[in-house]
This record gives sequence, structure tokens and C-alpha cells, in this order.
Amino acid sequence: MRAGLPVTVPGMTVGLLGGSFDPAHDGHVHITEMALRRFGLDRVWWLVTPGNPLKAHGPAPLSERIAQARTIMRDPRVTITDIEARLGTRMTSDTIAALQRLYPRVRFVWLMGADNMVQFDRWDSWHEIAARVPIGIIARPGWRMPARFSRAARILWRARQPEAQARQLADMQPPAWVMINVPLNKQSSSAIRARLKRART
Ligand SMILES: Nc1ncnc2c1ncn2[C@@H]1O[C@H](COP(=O)(O)OP(=O)(O)OP(=O)(O)O)[C@@H](O)[C@H]1O
Ligand SMILES: O=C(O)c1ccc[n+]([C@@H]2O[C@H](COP(=O)([O-])O)[C@@H](O)[C@H]2O)c1
Repeated sequence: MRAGLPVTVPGMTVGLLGGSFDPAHDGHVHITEMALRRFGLDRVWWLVTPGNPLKAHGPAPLSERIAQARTIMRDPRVTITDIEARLGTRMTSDTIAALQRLYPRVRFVWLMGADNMVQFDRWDSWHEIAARVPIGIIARPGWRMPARFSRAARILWRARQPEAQARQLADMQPPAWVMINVPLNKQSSSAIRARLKRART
């Protein structure tokens, strides 16, 4: 195993929560705790992206975002990693393919908030992502219905599994996705950035 990469044991289930985390906030902590519990995961890795391929403005420096994320996420089951920068991947499909090559005995699932499901059909090779890993979607205020009726959801409607099966997510043969309803958390990085900007002016 290359230096700096998370250590795993065979058969472990790992949820991958990719994000800008610019900054990380208690909404990220909340959905991570919910995902661990409801999807029955052993671990969650926060993949702090060098930069979302769909976002025009670059985020704060990666090292700053990682350091800040580590101050708010204290659960020992959660690893905060710059693995995409280490692997040299930017597109999620490439990251997942690389992780599956590096960790052939780990069962990965992709995690995202409901808002991301709405634009999932614009991601690079999104069909391949859905074919590679089960996907767990976590409710976000205002996004449950748009996610349910999104283009990606319509195309993948046969792959949707009932919420009652959420605990089996990592064992499902992809394509498979489950959307879970959880107590909603309104926090967002863009709202925090806007508040900080107002405070500075
Ligand atoms: N409050 C929340 N409820 C549910 N999902 C969330 C919440 N906040 C973030 N997420 C999810 O966490 C992942 C990473 O999110 P990200 O780092 O972009 O934060 P964000 O608050 O969505 O940022 P921004 O407001 O800049 O878009 C995404 O899958 C996003 O959907
Ligand atoms: O691969 C893509 O085309 C792609 C397009 C948009 C977003 N993503 C990933 O989605 C995750 C959430 O991004 P963000 O900026 O909404 O936190 C993060 O891991 C991004 O790299 C990936």
C-alpha cells in the first residue's frame, strides 16, 4: 500500500463522501453519522476534492480544507483524505476505478446528498459510476423531490431499492441506489462562505 493511503481490512465496507468541504460543516458530520448507521458501513472516507469539475471557481487550498475538516469531524470511523490529489484523479469515475484497483477486497459505496443526484447525469461517465458501486443518497432540505424525479433517477429507476433495504446497500449488485430520509440539516458551505464575506465587508 502506498504511503498516506488509508488502511483497510478485507471485506470492510467503506462509504465515499466526495466533496469540496469549503468549508466542512455540521451538515457533513450529520449525513456521515446517518450514513454509517443507516447503511451499516464500517468506515466513511471524506474525499476532499482538489476541485469539483463542474464548479468554475476553485475552492480554498486543499491543505486548509483538510485541516479545517479534521477540526469538526472527530469520529474515529471517518478518514479525511486528499486521496484524489495523491492518485491524480479529478473525475469521480476515475477515483472510484482507482480505489477499486488499489483495494480489491473493500466494498465501496458512493455517498451523496440529494442535491447532487439532481446533477449526477452531468458527471463524467456517470453510468460507469453507477455500474461500479452502489449509491447511497441522503436527504437534504428542498432536494428530496427533485432528486427522486431527476433525470439520473429516471434513467436508473429500476436500480432504486427501498429505504427498508438501506442496511444491505454495500451488498447490492450495482447499479443500485437507496435514498434515505433523515432529520434534515440546513447547513451549506455556500451559506457559510456568504456569511463570512458579509462579516468581512
Ligand atoms: N446539509 C446537508 N444535507 C445533506 N447533504 C449535504 C449537506 N451538506 C452537504 N451535503 C452533501 O455533502 C457532499 C459534499 O458537499 P459540499 O462539500 O459541496 O458542501 P455543500 O454544503 O453542498 O457546499 P456548497 O453549498 O458550496 O455547494 C455533497 O454530496 C452534498 O450533497
Ligand atoms: O466526476 C465528475 O464529473 C463530477 C462532477 C461534479 C462533482 N463531482 C464530485 O462530487 C462530489 C461533490 O462535489 P461538491 O463540490 O458538490 O462538494 C466531489 O467529490 C466532486 O468531485 C464529480
